[in-house]
Amino acid sequence: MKQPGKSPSTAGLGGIIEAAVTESSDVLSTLGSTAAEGLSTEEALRRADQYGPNSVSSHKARLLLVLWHQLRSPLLALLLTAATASYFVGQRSDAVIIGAIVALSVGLGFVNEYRAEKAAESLHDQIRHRCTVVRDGRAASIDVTELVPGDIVRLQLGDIVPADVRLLEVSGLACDESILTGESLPVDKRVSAVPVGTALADLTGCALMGTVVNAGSGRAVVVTTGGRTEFGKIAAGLSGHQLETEFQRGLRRFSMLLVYVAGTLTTSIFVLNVVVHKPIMDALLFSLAIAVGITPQLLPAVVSSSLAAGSRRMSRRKVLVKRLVCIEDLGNVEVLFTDKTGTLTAGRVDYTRSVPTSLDDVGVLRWGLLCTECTVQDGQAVGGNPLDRALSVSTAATAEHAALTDYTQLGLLPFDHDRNMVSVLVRDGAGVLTLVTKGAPESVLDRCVNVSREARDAVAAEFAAGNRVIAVGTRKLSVAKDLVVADERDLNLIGYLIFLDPPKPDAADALRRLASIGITVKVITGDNPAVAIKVCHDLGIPDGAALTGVQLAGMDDDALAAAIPATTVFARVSPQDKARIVRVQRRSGAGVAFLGDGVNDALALHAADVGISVDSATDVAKDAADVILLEKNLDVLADGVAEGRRIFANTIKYVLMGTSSNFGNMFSAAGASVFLSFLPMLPSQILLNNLLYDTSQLAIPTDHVDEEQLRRPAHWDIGFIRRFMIFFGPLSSVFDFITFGVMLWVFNAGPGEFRSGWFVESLATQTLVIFVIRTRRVPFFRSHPSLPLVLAAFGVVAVGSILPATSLANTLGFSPLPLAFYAALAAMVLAYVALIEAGKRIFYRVDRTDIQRHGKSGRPFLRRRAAHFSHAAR
Ligand SMILES: Nc1ncnc2c1ncn2[C@@H]1O[C@H](COP(=O)(O)OP(=O)(O)OP(=O)(O)O)[C@@H](O)[C@H]1O
Ligand SMILES: [Mg+2]
Repeated sequence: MKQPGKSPSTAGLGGIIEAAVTESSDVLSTLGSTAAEGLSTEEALRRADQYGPNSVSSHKARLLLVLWHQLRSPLLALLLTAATASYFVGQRSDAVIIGAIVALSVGLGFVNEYRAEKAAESLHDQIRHRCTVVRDGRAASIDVTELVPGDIVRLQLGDIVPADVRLLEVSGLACDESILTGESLPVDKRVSAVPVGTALADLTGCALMGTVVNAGSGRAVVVTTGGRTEFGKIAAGLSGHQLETEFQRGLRRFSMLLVYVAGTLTTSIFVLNVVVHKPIMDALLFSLAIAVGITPQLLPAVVSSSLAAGSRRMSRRKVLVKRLVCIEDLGNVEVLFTDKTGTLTAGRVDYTRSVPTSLDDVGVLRWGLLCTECTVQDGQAVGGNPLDRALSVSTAATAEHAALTDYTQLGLLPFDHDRNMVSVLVRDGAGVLTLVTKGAPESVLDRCVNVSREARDAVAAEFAAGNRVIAVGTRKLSVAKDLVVADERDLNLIGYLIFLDPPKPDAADALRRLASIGITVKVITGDNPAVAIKVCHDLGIPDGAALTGVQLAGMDDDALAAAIPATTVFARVSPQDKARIVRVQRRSGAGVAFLGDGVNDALALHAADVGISVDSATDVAKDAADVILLEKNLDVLADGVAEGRRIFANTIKYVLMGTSSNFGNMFSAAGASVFLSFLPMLPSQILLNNLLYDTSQLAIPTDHVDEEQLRRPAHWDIGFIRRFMIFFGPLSSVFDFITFGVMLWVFNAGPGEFRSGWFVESLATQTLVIFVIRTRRVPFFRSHPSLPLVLAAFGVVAVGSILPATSLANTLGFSPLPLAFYAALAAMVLAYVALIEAGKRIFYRVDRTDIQRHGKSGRPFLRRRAAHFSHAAR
């Protein structure tokens, strides 16, 4: 039902700046909302229509942009211009054929890349960003893009603020606003209005979209959404481009290498041909066609369709990559740091029992329940962290519900990962004030008075058994006050709450699989070392040393680097420690992945080469991650890594093909044009040859990859590619000149026949050599190519071979070939493949370089945060 008179508008509020100087109650009434009830669902839907989705970008695949990517090549432009010119000079049919072939190759690239964009779009749709909103008086979790002005939202540790909001209620709330203001220190938040003229960085009464809740919690009303927010205004200026990954940089450098080669070659051919008095137009078209033949036109399409196919396979296994290229980075991983809860353990933390350590008639459990940050609604826990939720919904807790209503919470000091504790101030029915502190035993016991020997032994025994233990302490206060950290002292230890989080049954297998593909797993946890060691032991992770946060503090980076290889457990570490360990490990050059889901994991996720998180993780963790697991499971991760390596291996096959036989063929065609009185192939034939060759190459992403290539990561090495090119290019050229001789002197070929023979022969050799180059093993016998690749390669050769005998021959400038030629062709292809196979053995015996990686490129923070507020299509 509509609410007349409560018409929503930010018209009365000129955006967040004005809301900040207005008292929160006035902001609420202007927005037609109330703190307790929020908006009605109908009203929210109406406003959603009026204001549009709360998003700053769209991740819809853009047809025209993809098309433009295909067309923007300067080489194509040159070729098309030359073809158009030749059309008017009189070589009409040639020009039309060139145009048609270029259109076909552009179409091929376009279809493949557009499909990849679509895959990326659907990946994006599967990653949900949610927030807690109050509508119709009830808390609900909705997609951030559905937020509208007037919505009441809850903010808690680790949230990314979902819109520009005016704060209504805070407890210890502080936000990291560096993304907007560059200020690295968290800003403390209050509810009071700020004076007129306050700068954006000092709007303490507001929280801004895209900033991160660094401490505490709060409640706020949404003032502006989407592109009207401060964040939205900045994000609007971002182009669609992402920063390059190492993989993309490698691809670009490789393309540049070929562009130089093509440039030099083309210019010299053109000049030479003109010098030997060939018609200028012929020479120009011929050299441009050669240039097109050399440049790996389809490389982007091959790469993106491999990545897209890989991402689809992975998403079926519930692994989502934020950007397609991250798959390749995943393949580089050699060391995996992982948290414990949910990865190595079942993750369904259950409260089992309490262990009292003092005589107290209220009991450990009731004090513990009073000291949580979540609320229970319809048997579901909302807010708080997993431990709090597990405690609140446990069966034992239901018996306490009635008793809890006697207490009033007067203050809360929220949990953070530096203290590892949470405290509340409560008043009971009789008016007695009690401070309750609950947290990691190490931290709480430090703040307790008179802790008995038995109490210390009890906690040690629980840890050794692998249980999660939380200590509860209390202190009576005489007057109510605002809680500060210094109040957490002189506590009486009441007892322990024991949680069970058993090792995951299938984790052991997954760990073995990771080990078999060369990945070392290490555990980084905020939990106690004894618990972590017990879990590792149960799962069969090889025993290694354990380091705690306290020990880390006493080590410099070099000492830490030296200690990491022998250490398997890092326990009781702070968020900063986690990031430091990852950073120090990365110095060794091995690819480092970090898997975690908490607020305390975000720094480390950013620091890693590949950050991995889970769908249920906190916003900041999900935001910092490159890869999202829909199920927290190490096994799928092993698949992901293997997939990354597979894609890399297949891309390299394409690259090596392009630099060896394809390159060699073009090179010899160019050389021959100088010695022959006619062009060895017409420009349109060269383009057709290239189009057919490229078509067969599109099947490479489906190819099988040899075991040994999956066992360890490989990296780009332009030096290696260059050496490969210098070795195999001339090898195939030598062979080509033999073919020329056979054509001219054995078959006495004229221009038409020569071109046809050379067309068929070069197509067959450059296409079929894939079976040698695709593996370091003996082709076919020791390494089977995929069926699509076999069909594509032989299919293309078949098409090419019969072309001169078809009715198209005349149009394309071919002459029919004698049968004897085909016998010679078979012999030549076999000899060529054998030659390359022999060359391959020599090459790999000499060239054993291990490819080295380069540093990781800078992180596009702002962009990835913008992806948080992105919608599919309107
Ligand atoms: N709600 C809570 N109340 C009190 N103490 C808590 C609470 N949550 C966590 N702690 C304490 O803080 C410690 C570290 O927190 P947390 O479990 O989030 O670390 P972590 O690094 O994420 O661990 P893991 O590797 O298991 O994910 C816990 O072991 C526990 O002792
Ligand atoms: Mg955690």
